[in-house]
Amino acid sequence: MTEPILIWGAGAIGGILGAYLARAGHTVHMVDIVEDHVHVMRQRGLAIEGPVEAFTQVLPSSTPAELEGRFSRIILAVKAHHTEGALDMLVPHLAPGGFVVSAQNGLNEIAIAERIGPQNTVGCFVNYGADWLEPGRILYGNRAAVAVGELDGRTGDRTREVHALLRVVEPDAVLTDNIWGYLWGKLGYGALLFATALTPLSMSHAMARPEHRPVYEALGHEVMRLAAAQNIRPLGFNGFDPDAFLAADRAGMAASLDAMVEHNRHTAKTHSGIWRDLAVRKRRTEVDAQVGLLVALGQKHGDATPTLARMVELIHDIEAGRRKQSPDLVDLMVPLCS
Ligand SMILES: NC(=O)C1=CN([C@@H]2O[C@H](COP(=O)(O)OP(=O)(O)OC[C@H]3O[C@@H](n4cnc5c(N)ncnc54)[C@H](OP(=O)(O)O)[C@@H]3O)[C@@H](O)[C@H]2O)C=CC1
Ligand SMILES: CC(C)(CO)C(=O)C(=O)O
Repeated sequence: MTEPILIWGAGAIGGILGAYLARAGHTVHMVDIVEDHVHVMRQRGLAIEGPVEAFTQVLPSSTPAELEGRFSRIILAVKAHHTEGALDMLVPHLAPGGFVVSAQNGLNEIAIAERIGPQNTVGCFVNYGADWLEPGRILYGNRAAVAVGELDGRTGDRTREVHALLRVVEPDAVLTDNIWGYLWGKLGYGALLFATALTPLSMSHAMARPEHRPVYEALGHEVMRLAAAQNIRPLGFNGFDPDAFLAADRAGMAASLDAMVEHNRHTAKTHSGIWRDLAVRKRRTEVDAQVGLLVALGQKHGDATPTLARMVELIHDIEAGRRKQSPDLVDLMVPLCS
């Protein structure tokens, strides 16, 4: 049993973390802005569904306005574009000397460290698949890679403690000295997921389309080139091979795409969170916080990222209702990728 753990953002990722940790006997408190979800979690319990495991866990839960007290261990699991807003609410609840772990996609650790200091920020990478279905119900679609590490790469007591907590959820979670490598690897993989979300197809069907392979290759290559410009050594996981994309090695990229197709064939979460935001939740995606950030970084380095930039425009078009999800949108990117 560790000190109480506050989970800020109790959706797909945070909900699974909270339910598993509480079931294992840890003291967990959930915070979410969705009032109905908070009520169900604390009364009837949070139902984890799907092929990995099914159970229901009652969880102490609050909206941000209801929350009292300070916590030494906080896991942040809101969408990347909600990070700043969540930090406004969260910071008053961080105990002196406490830390925040970012269980998110993107480079949120930078914004968190700017607000609370790098010494109070722990890096984390998550790739398991989950969907928030409705208040009190989360689909756990598949197990996948998870890693934790200090921003400066030095392993200490607290990263060992967070690693032990993550292993309650994902027994193969890794304690790494290169958390930025995982986060950049996920930015590369994430760019491919954004392209799949331009279409109504599942992740595996979209990535398998031979005519769209040049687009996935170009996206992965542009992100890995930026990682190199940032002196990052990206790491692979669940089929994503950063070296193949950096080298634009055709055979390597084909093998990596095949491996990602295979990985995503074995999940009950058939579509990405990005697709879900567009097709089901009808709301903004994390495109600016993830891909837009990369395009801006490319401009800073004088390294053009035409495929990423076009994809941001197309995702914006879908968000604004100017276009509908269709494989035709990936066709529009093919001429950029010869
Ligand atoms: N789902 C997945 O399979 C994976 C997701 N990720 C990443 O994990 C992160 C979390 O994603 P995910 O769990 O899917 O997202 P969800 O939308 O399922 O969960 C986020 C929850 O946080 C709530 N929220 C938003 N703002 C605040 C706030 N200020 N304070 C408290 N709660 C807030 C949201 O409410 P509302 O819905 O009203 O905004 C929502 O209930 C993202 O960066 C995502 O890319 C990474 C790997 C896999
Ligand atoms: C699909 C997944 C789970 C990565 O495997 C993801 O990160 C997302 O939904 O955005």
